[in-house]
Order: sequence, then structure tokens, then C-alpha cells
Amino acid sequence: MHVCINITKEIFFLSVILICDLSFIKRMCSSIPRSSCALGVRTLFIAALLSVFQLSKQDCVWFGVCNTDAFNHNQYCSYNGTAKAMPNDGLNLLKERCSFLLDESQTEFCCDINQVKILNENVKLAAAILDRCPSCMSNLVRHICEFTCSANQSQFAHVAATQKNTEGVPYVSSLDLHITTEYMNKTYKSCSQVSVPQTGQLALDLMCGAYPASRCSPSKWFNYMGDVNNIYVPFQITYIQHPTNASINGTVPLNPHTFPCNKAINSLLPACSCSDCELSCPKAPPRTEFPEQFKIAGFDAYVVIMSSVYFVGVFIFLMGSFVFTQDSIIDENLTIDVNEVSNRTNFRKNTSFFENLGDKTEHFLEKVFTKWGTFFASYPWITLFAGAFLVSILGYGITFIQITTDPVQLWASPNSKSRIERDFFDTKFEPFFRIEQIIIKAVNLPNIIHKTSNGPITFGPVFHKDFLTVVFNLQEEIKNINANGTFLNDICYAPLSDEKSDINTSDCIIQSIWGYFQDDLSRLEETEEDNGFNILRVHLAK
Ligand SMILES: CC(C)CCC[C@@H](C)[C@H]1CC[C@H]2[C@@H]3CC=C4C[C@@H](O)CC[C@]4(C)[C@H]3CC[C@]12C
Repeated sequence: MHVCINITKEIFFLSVILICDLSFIKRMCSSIPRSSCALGVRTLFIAALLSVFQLSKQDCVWFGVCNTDAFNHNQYCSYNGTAKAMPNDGLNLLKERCSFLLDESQTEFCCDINQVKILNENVKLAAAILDRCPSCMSNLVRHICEFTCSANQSQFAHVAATQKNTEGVPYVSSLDLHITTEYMNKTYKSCSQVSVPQTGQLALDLMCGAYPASRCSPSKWFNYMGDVNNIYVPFQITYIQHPTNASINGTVPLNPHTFPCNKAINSLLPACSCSDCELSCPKAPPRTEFPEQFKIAGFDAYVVIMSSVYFVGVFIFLMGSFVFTQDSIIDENLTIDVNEVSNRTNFRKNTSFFENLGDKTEHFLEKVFTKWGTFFASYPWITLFAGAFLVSILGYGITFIQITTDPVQLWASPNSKSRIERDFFDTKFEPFFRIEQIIIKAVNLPNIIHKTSNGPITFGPVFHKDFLTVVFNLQEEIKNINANGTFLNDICYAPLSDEKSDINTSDCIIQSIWGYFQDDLSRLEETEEDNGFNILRVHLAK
């Protein structure tokens, strides 16, 4: 509709100009030669077309400041013409926050010097919080500069509503801003961890309206920054997200260039620090990869080698037992003489290699030990005394024996991580306390799906309300445990208790998920509203 009206306007202008020109030409042509007359007509026609084109160009949606409301917010005059030249003072002011707009030596803009001043003033609000992370700040300011001053503003900004000032001049009271989701996400990502040391919060805790940073999202953040009900925002800015930067019905969504927070935007400014940008934090060294497992034909090499050794051994044994036999019986039909029973070889048909080997070894040992025994038996006294002397000499070492009964010394290597940490603990927290841990697992319970304004989030089954209640009861039972008259408060670590007075169980250090609820069952029931969603209230700060 809007376009149609403009086109009819153009045709109207064209016809008026042509009619005027034609009457003028008729008069002129009667007095000059025909060829120069034709040239004149053509030139006039082109000039007319150009002027029409110029008139129809509507690059801007606003220009200049037309209203200042009760909150000292400035609103801009509705204007749909071309960009206007910016005086040098204005260009210098633009350099402050929007220097990228001047990159292509552009001098015409859809804003005047007053708007640039207002822009610089307003941007200071965000700068107070975000300036410590230059990439985030620059990302955010890019779209603000673009929609306030860009020379082709009308491609992505459409006036949604206007109002009239006291003099009846219309000013923009609501603007639709077409912007890519990519820009919003990347800008949000680069700012999401920026901290505000003065308050100990994150920037988004302050800049996301009703939402804390943990529940903020790109859409919520931008919506808040454009919400006219926000005291800092002068007029409604409705961010309309586009999944791509493709133009739709002549609307080309704004897609300014962004920098990740760990990249410096120029050589003068640093990248954001680790405390404001996770990407800037030093990376943990890559995990040392274990060397490739040694394999033979796709099987573990040790298995292959040990199996081969086993089979070769078995093979040798079987060969020695059955194949390499010695013929020791001469005659098959031998009749054994009773007197020859002691001659073993006569009973054997075949003797194996191993049997022969065993036989020889046995004979050898028999000979050696017979000699040994005969020798010592011949000198009994010397043997007895020498033996006793040797035993007493060697037994002297028993005086150096140390028996370790401490399980820590017995089972933990002095260089092990647990041992080093325990030694550290012992030196810092005397006397030594043992930390007892109970690891509780939820069995057969479903996951918890928590519906939030950012979409559903799945939590593990340990967050089941009933489960948490059972854990609480168990914790209470442990607190009241009675071991033959000794209670937890008799043995627990209670650094905050007054040493002179008796230690109460409530002074004992117990760390569990119930700490979030100050060990108070009724607090688990408390909920909070998050944009229509019910959420659990966590009493961290109380
Ligand atoms: C918690 C407080 C301090 C932070 C406030 C953050 C938001 C609301 C502030 C920070 C920067 C501000 C913007 C800075 C510059 C401009 C350009 C101007 O042409 C229209 C207003 C507009 C678009 C401001 C709107 C409000 C704004 C988005």
C-alpha cells in the first residue's frame, strides 16, 4: 500500500514535469535547428527522470529531534527523505562511538548533530557497565549507531507509530527494527559474562530487566533494551528477528559485524579479560593421549605373544613326551625274570625325552646330596657351631626392623595426589579430621523437566522433590546418630563454635544440597514467579 502510493506520486510528478517541458520545448524548437532540439529533449527527459528518482528515494525514517518528554527523553522527527550531509562537528562526534559509520568516507546520514549528541550521551549508560569488555560494547553499539544514523535506515527500520508534538510536527514514538538472530545471539554471547565489580554481579543482571543473568536470553535482553516502559528508553524499539540476512519484501535485516569477546576490535583496545569472557581464559593443556595399543593382526599384542608362547610350550612338551621317545626295550616278547625286576629299563617299552631328563636329574641330585650329607655328618660339632654362628650373625638385622601399621603409609604412595592433598590438609587444619562422604544416587526416578521462559531445561532425577526430602531425612538421622553414647557433636569439626562451650550438632560442618535451603524443609516448598513460570527459590544470598 505504502509503495503503491509512492509510485502514483512519482507518475504524477513525471507527467507534470513532462507537460511543462513539452510546451517549453515546442516554443524553443521553432527557433533552433532540428538536431539540437532532439538532443535538448533527451537531456531534459533524463534530468526529469533523475529528479523523480531523487524525490522518490526514502532512505531515512527520521531526522532531527522533535520532542522531549517529561522524563527528558528525546524523540526524533518522522522524515522519509534522503540522508543529509553531516557538518564536520557532527562527524567528529560520530567518531566517538560510531567511527565504523565513517569508514567509507560517508558524510550523509539520517541523523543530525543533536541526535549524535543524544546517542553518545545514552550510550554512556551502557558503557558504564560494558566498557570493560570492548568487543561486547562495540558489538552492542553497532546496531544502535546503524539504526540511529545509517544512510539507508529505511531498509531495516520501519516507523510503527508517530505522535505529534505541540507544534503538530509528527515524531516517531515506536520503531520496528529488523535485525538478524545471528547478530543478537553473537552480541549476547560476547556480553553474557561481563561482570560489574562494583556490585559483584554480571552486567546482564542489571541489563535484562526482571530477569537475572542466569535466566536472560538474547531476545529478553533486546526486548528490555527496546521497551518503552524501561526508564532509559526514549521510544518503543521493537526488535523483529530474522533467521537470515535475506531481504524480505524490500526489508533487509540489520546484520552488523560482531567480534567474539576474546578478539580485540582494534590494535588499541585489548580483548576482554578472562573474568568477563570465558573464551579468553587459558585453556587446560590437552589431555595426554595414551600411546596406541600395540596390536598384532588386530588383536592385543600381549594376548597374541603369550598365547603363542603357551602353544609353543605345549607343543614342545607333547613332542618331548610322545614323539622323541627312545627305544629301550629290545625284544617285544621279553619274559621278565623276577631277579631282574630292579632293572627299570627292562619294564619300559618306550621312554620319553622328559622321562630321561628327569631320570638324569634325579641321579645327579642323589649323588650331590649324598656327598653333602656324608661330609657334614662326618664333622657334626663343626657343622652345629658354624650353623649357629651364621644364624646369629644374620639374625642381627632383626634389630633394624620397623613395622608399619599406619594404613595411610601402607596404602598411599608418598607421591600420590591423595597423599599430597592430605598432607596439605593436615598442615593447614590441625588436628586431622576425616571427611566422611556419602554418595547418594536416585534409582528408578525420572528426570525433572523444568519449564522456564527460555524453554524446558532437563535436570537429573536427584532434583526430584521426594528424593530431596528423603535425603533430608537421612541427613537428620545422621546428625542424631548415637554410637554407644557418642554423638556427632562429640566428634565433628565445628570451627565456628566457641571452644569453651559445648558443641551443638548445628555447629558441625555438613555440606549437602540442603545447604541451598539452609537445612529447612519448608524452604523447599517456596517458589517464585518467572514470567508465568513457577521456579524454585534458592536462598543463596540469605
Ligand atoms: C541498567 C542500565 C544502566 C542499563 C540500560 C541499558 C539500556 C536500556 C540502554 C543502554 C544503551 C541505550 C541506548 C543508547 C543509544 C540509543 C540511541 C538513541 O538514538 C535512541 C536510544 C538508544 C537506543 C538507547 C536506548 C537505551 C539503551 C539501550
